Amino acid sequence: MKNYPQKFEKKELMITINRMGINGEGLGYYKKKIMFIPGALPGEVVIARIIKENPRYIEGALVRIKKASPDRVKFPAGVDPTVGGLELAHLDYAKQLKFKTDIIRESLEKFHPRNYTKYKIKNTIPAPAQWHYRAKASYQVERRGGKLKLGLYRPNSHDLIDLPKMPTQSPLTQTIIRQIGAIITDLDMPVFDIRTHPFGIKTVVVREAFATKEVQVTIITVGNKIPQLKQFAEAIMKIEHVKSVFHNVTEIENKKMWGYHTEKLLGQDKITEKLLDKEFKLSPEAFFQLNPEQTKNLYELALKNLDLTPDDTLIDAYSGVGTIGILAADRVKKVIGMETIPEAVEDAKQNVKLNNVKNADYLVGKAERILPELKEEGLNFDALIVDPPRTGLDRQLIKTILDVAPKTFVYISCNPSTLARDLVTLTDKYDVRLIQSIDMFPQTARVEAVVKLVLRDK
Ligand SMILES: C[S@@+](CC[C@H](N)C(=O)[O-])C[C@H]1O[C@@H](n2cnc3c(N)ncnc32)[C@H](O)[C@@H]1O
Repeated sequence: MKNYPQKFEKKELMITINRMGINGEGLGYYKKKIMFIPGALPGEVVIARIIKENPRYIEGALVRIKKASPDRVKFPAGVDPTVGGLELAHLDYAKQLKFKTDIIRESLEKFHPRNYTKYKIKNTIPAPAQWHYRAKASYQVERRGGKLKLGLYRPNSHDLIDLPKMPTQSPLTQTIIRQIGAIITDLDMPVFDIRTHPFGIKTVVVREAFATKEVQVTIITVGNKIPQLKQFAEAIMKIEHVKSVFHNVTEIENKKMWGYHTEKLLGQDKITEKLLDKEFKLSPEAFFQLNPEQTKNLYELALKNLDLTPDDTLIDAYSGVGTIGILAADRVKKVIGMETIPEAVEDAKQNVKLNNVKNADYLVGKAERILPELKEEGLNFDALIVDPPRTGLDRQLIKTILDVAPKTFVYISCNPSTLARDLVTLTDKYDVRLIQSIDMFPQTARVEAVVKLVLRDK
C-alpha cells in the first residue's frame, strides 16, 4: 500500500476490525482503546500504524491487509486512497447501501427519539450511477517547484492531492478543470501560496448542468488585483461547453471557500439545469444538488411522502434555487420558500417565472427568523418541507414548527446525527412514519434520508 502517507510512527500493529465508523473508517481496538483506520473493513485483519493518539481514541493508518473481507472491491486505479470523497470506494456497492441504512439506525439508537425502535427504516435506494455522478468540482490550486496541482486536500491536512482522475466526478467537469490548469500554466497566472504568494488563484469551481451540458466556471482568488485576469477568462471561455466565467474574491483569513464578492467576467449570468419537467437557472453561489440524476428521485420521494392537497399552503424552508417548491406548486394553493443566500433567492424567483408558476414566493433570510414572523402575521401552513445543511434544524425553527403543527411534514436530511437529535423534539407532536435513505453520493460515507412525519392525533 505504498500510496498511504509514510510519516507515522514506525511501529506496525495487527488490528482486527469489528465494525465501521460514521465516516466509513474501520474500527478496531488497540490496548482496549478504539482505533479508527480509514480503508479497513469489518472482519478484516490489518496492519496499521498510529498517526495520533487522543485521550479516548487512536487515529490509525492502514499499512496492509493481512486478511481481506469478501466485501472488499478494487479501489480505483491511479487515485490516492486517502483523498476525501472516496471513503467507501473499497467496499462492494450493495454493502455501501447497507452501511448507510445502518448509520441511520445507529444515530437513532444514540439519541433515541420517541418510539424509535418502531420506525420503518427502508433500505437505501441505490444511485442510478455509482461513478461520474458529480456535476460540480471545487478544486484547490497549488504550485510548488513549478509543478501545478489541482485537487483536494487530504482530510485534516494541508497536503494537496493532485486529481487528474477523480472517478466520481463527471468527465466533463474533470476535463475542463485540467484544461483550466493548462491555461494557468501557459499564462503563468499567479497561484496563492500562504508563504510565498499572498495573492493569486486559490480555487477553481466548475459546475455542469447535466441536462443542457452548460458549464459555469468560477475562479476564486485571494486578493482582487490579479494580472491577466481578462486574458485568462477569455481563454477559459474558448473551452467547449463553458458558458460563463465568474471571479470570486476572498481573503487569507476567510476559512470558507467562497469569499465576499462575486462578479461575472464573461458570458451568460446563469446556466440552466432541468429536473423532471422543470428548468432551473443557477448562479455560481446558489446550492444545487451535486448528483442531478439521483436528485430527481430524491424530490419525487419527498413529494410523494408529503401527501399534498390542493388547498394546502406549503413552506419550502432551506429552498435553494426553489427546486422543491416549484415542483410541488401545481399540487397546492400556495408555496412560500426561504433561503439565506440572496443570489439563490433571485434564481428561485426567476425559476418561478421560467416555469410559469403563479403561486410561489421566495424570501431571503434564515428560516428560523422568517417562519416565526410569518406565524405572527397570521399565516398558517398545512405542509412543510425542510432540507437543511448538515447542522440540522435551529431550535427556534423547531419551536415554530411545533407551535404551528402543520399536518404533513417531510424532513430531508444529509446528516443522520442532527436528524436523530431533531427528531427527539419533533416527536413531541409528530409520528415518524418512514425513514427512507437514498444514495446521493456513492463511494462516500455521506448519508441522505427522507423522513415522513405526520401530526399525531391527540
Ligand atoms: C441542503 S441545501 C437544500 C437546497 C434545496 N432544497 C435543494 O434541494 O436544492 C440547504 C440550503 O439551505 C440554505 N440555508 C442554510 N442555512 C439556512 C437557514 N438558516 N435558513 C434558510 N436557508 C438556509 C443554504 O444556503 C442551502 O441553499
